[in-house]
Amino acid sequence: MKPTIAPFPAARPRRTRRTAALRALVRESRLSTDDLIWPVFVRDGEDVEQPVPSMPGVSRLSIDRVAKAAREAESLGIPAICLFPYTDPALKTEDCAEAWNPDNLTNRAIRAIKTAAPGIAVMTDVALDPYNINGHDGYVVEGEIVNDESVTALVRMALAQADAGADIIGPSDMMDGRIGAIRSALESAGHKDVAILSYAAKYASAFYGPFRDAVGASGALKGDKNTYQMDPGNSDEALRLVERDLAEGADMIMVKPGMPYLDICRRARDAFGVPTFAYQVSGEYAMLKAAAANGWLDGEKVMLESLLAFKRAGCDGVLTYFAPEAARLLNG
Ligand SMILES: NCc1[nH]cc(CCC(=O)O)c1CC(=O)O
Repeated sequence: MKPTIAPFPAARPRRTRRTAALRALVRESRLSTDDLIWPVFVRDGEDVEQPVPSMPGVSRLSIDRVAKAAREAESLGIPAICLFPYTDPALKTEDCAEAWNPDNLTNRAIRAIKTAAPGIAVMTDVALDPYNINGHDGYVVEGEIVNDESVTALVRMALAQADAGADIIGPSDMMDGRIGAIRSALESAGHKDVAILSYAAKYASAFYGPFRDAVGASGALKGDKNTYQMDPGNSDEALRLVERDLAEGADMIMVKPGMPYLDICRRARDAFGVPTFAYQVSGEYAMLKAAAANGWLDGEKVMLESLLAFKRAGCDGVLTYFAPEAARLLNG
């Protein structure tokens, strides 16, 4: 679309900015509670709420507290909650078998949420890092993160989550071929209606630091994730990966991190027009919270502005640790 504008003074763009009412009339993008997916950290225990130091306002919650949080999210109008487990280090192994244990933290939390808040969609993460003794998203064999063996494990993990009642499976591992493998396994297992939100364009980013603390993977991680997550310098590659994941059966796609990658959100939305999400990751949350805590930024305003930016960039929604806080403001 070619912008049309009359010459000054016929055109005075300030006319439509003059009052709040006029600005509301011409606003192109809007943030609503419908746009929010809330990532939460699950830990064992009962009635436990353990703060994550690098993410002020975020805690690891025991399953009973997660269920309560889901009920609260549902009443705030948040459509989906996404689960990340903080796994007991004693359960981390080389073969990551805890990842497909039907009674692992994530799977128990799914069932608890389905009972407590049946209206909210439950999304899960598919990657081996919370269960892996070396902190990687795939198996490590002689120093290499091996692809195909990892996909086999990821499929088992996804099936266990679907069995537990997950509505949306979110593969965040960046192995090749995992979307197709998960999709056909779900289909064969009778889970034809379980959706896949693929972390299609996930970058090897330093903005994940606080998250790795939250799930207890920082200490375990040896090396970096550069051989499977994307190079931050690439943009065309993101489009190829989105196209591939859609062709393999993803229903929705994600760009991650969020704020530094809004150009990728826009390109993906324009190229494919499919449900597109961004993940405003832990480091982005930590930055805004830290600046607000110091009085350097207005916390509420930057939160809402940053979330609106995802909508403007073409996203249908955003995974954000701000979800309940933002929803409370949006509900006024
Ligand atoms: N595969 C695990 C995973 N799933 C979501 C995040 C990051 C989320 C965040 O930083 O908020 C990560 C971390 C990583 O890839 O190391």
